[in-house]
Amino acid sequence: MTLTETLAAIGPADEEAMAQARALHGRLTKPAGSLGALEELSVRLAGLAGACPPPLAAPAAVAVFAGDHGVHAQGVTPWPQEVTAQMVTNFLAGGAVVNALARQAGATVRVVDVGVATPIAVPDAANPDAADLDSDSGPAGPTAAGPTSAAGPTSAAGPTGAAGPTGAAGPVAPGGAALVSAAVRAGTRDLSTGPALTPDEVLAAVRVGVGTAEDLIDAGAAVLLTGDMGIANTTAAAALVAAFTGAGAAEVTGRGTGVDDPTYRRKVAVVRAALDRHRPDPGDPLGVLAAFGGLEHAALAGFILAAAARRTPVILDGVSTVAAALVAVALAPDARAALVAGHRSVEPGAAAGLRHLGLDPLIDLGMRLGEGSGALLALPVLAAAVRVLHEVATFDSAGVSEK
Ligand SMILES: Cc1cc2ncn([C@H]3O[C@H](COP(=O)(O)O)[C@@H](O)[C@H]3O)c2cc1C
Ligand SMILES: O=C(O)c1cccnc1
Repeated sequence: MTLTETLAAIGPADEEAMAQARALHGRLTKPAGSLGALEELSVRLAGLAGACPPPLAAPAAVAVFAGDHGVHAQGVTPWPQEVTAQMVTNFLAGGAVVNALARQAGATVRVVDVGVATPIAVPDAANPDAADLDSDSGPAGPTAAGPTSAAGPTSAAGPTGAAGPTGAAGPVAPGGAALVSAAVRAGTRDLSTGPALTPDEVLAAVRVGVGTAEDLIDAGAAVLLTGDMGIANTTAAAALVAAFTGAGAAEVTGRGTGVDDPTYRRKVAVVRAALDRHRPDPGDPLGVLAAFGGLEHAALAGFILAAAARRTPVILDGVSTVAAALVAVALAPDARAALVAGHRSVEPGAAAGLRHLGLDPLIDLGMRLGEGSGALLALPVLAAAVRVLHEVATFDSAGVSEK
């Protein structure tokens, strides 16, 4: 769908299904309210699906959108820009945190290059002996063979053709991820010296995200998870969060990968100067994206919107995915019904963004990575919330006396 069609397809939560889920919780063999936040989550998911119980949360698919940032030139992170491409290679080989956590959670991983600035080395395809590995050695597992694997024909056909250069899904190493090459440009421009993206580039990247979500859902995914990779992207994310929440630069700028004090001060100054320069209008979400980028934030916004349009839950991860959710909800307020806050990142912009969205994170482990790591840890919690509505007996059916 185009962005306009996607926005038009996003509707409000189904109040009737939510009422049914609340009533069902009252009849299950447990004291009312005893499952705490799990109960409210299952009610929201019923409202999103328009059904009680809502569908079980499997298969699950995480999409990691990768892009680089012109603001890297301002010294806002100690890591070289090449690390973005090198980490994409690591994702493809199955060696990153997102791969380990996806194997643990039984989710597939798709990596979408929406604007990596340096060449990506694609590791060799699956070793034929790998299928024989036992589970301790890193099975081929769901990432290589699951129903939503990007190795399938759906992604080879490409969800992202409209965005221009589209690559077929790359070879999938055992336990690794599939690559879709859909770079809109080789990184953004420096947001501190001018707009990071043109309006056309923003739209192209949003379309990549829309197509990715549609493709994964068409291939069977019942829940989508958001991930990001882009050195310097916490600077862009902080500016996006400030633009939508109205918070000041110092409130939303964090230490990202763990920058030292001088770098942190420089980073806050860059975000403050960029806000002064661009004077972002939160009523023009695509304009805010053009001002600050990045390409992965734009694609993530499209991904979230398409999930909402297909009434599929989408689990947010860290500050970049929360920033993208702010864009999505500014474009379509009803998209909020599809959002589940996976975790509370240490990045202050993530917490500020979640507060603005009125979402409580499921997990709080002091994590600050991105890649989809926090979303993946929250996946079993979401899946459990749904399973309870499917499988727990009622007082009537189990013959348990009520008070
Ligand atoms: C090895 C490595 C792996 C990562 N995985 C996610 N990020 C995270 O850190 C980056 C943002 O932090 P900053 O704005 O401080 O550069 C993003 O790429 C994000 O996904 C990583 C960063 C590094 C260095
Ligand atoms: O939580 C995050 O999203 C995060 C934190 C630090 C670096 N990159 C991402």
